[in-house]
Amino acid sequence: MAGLSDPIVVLLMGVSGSGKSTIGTLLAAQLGASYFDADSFHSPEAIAKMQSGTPLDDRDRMPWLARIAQKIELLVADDESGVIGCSALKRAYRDILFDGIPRERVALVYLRGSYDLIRGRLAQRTDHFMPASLLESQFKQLEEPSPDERAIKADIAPAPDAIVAAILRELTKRGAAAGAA
Ligand SMILES: Nc1ncnc2c1ncn2[C@@H]1O[C@H](COP(=O)(O)OP(=O)(O)OP(=O)(O)O)[C@@H](O)[C@H]1O
Ligand SMILES: O=C(O)[C@H](O)[C@@H](O)[C@H](O)[C@H](O)CO
Repeated sequence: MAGLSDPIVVLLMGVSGSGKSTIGTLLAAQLGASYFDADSFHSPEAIAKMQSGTPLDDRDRMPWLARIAQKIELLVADDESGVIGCSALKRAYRDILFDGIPRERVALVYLRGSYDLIRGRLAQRTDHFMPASLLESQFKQLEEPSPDERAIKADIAPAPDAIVAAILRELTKRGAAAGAA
């Protein structure tokens, strides 16, 4: 029977400060999997650019997305589960990340929250290179998942444990549905 016992790679997407690392770390622990943060795939130049208050553009992001896509491909090839936290703001980026991967091996989770909520959280965060001033450009570039991407949409207002539980419920439902198919 297919279910959460089957390996799955979860891509957690959302703007800076939406909770990718917070939720991703907890979710990975629940799945007995590792968490990989897209921030650790950036070049030093890209980090310096964001740090200086300039948003990345498509050209900056392409090699970064290629490195993350390669990571996803390796996890799938090794039959391993994993959770990847990556802003993946645009549809074209998500298509790159999932290119050639059987759809049943990956799940897309969209961490959804308002500008005001996230802005407030970022104002409290002091240990990160990403300046809160870039949040506006993140929202401008954000393309929410379309229905055909079958994203699990998670409201980020509740406490982290509740968000993780909601995501796990959805993943379990899908696993069970895939098993019954
Ligand atoms: N559900 C939540 N409730 C309260 N605070 C939260 C919640 N989720 C995340 N936070 C806090 O919000 C801030 C941003 O979260 P986090 O760093 O996980 O986001 P991120 O999407 O990984 O950000 P980035 O893309 O910039 O790395 C952190 O200070 C975190 O502790
Ligand atoms: O696509 C992007 O602009 C980047 O991925 C940013 O979103 C940051 O890496 C991250 O979200 C901040 O830590």
